[in-house]
Amino acid sequence: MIIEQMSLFAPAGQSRGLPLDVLEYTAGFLAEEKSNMLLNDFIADVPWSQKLVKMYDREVLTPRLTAWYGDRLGIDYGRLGKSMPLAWTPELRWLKSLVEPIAGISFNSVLLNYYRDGKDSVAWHSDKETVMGSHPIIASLSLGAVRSFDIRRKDDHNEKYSIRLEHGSLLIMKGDLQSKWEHRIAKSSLFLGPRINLTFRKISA
Ligand SMILES: O=C(O)CCC(=O)C(=O)O
Ligand SMILES: [Fe+2]
Repeated sequence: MIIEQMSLFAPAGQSRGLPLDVLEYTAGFLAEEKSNMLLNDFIADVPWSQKLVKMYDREVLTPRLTAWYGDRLGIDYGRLGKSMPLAWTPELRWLKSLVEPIAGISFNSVLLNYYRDGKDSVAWHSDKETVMGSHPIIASLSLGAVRSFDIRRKDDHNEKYSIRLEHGSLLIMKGDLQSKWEHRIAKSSLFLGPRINLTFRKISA
């Protein structure tokens, strides 16, 4: 088993050849204790909801819980087809202030995803919301169970890489990641605990 893993992943849990022009990974960005506290707080305190999405002619529940926070002024969320974000909490403001210097931009919203266990997931997609432009910088913090973040080229699905997003890690998505690649968190057949992911984004009307 260990040998099998070593042939697939470089020592840091990344597949070889991971394109570093679109992904920047920092393990241990948040201290272990702080990460534990945040995970527990978010699970308990965030008003999570499970969204219905249209799949062809059916409506299905997304296989994860979400919550959206952000600035409330200056953006016509209705026009963007979005609901009003929740107001920033002190914890989320603090995390935003930690990731902004690394990302080199300021963010005005954060999407939280709660993967309750290994069966929760997010399907292949890219986050090319026109409001963020085609080359957005997104800062992604991970708390809890380690999950595989897979990316594949839109024009060649065989070109595929994985990176394990660890408790307290920061992943910066940038460059062509949203325009030329798709990403997902696949379901896992392993028994996994909860994971929370925060993606800090800059959107404008
Ligand atoms: O959970 C993750 O690491 C990724 C989440 C994601 O891709 C998204 O919310 O757009
Ligand atoms: Fe995404």
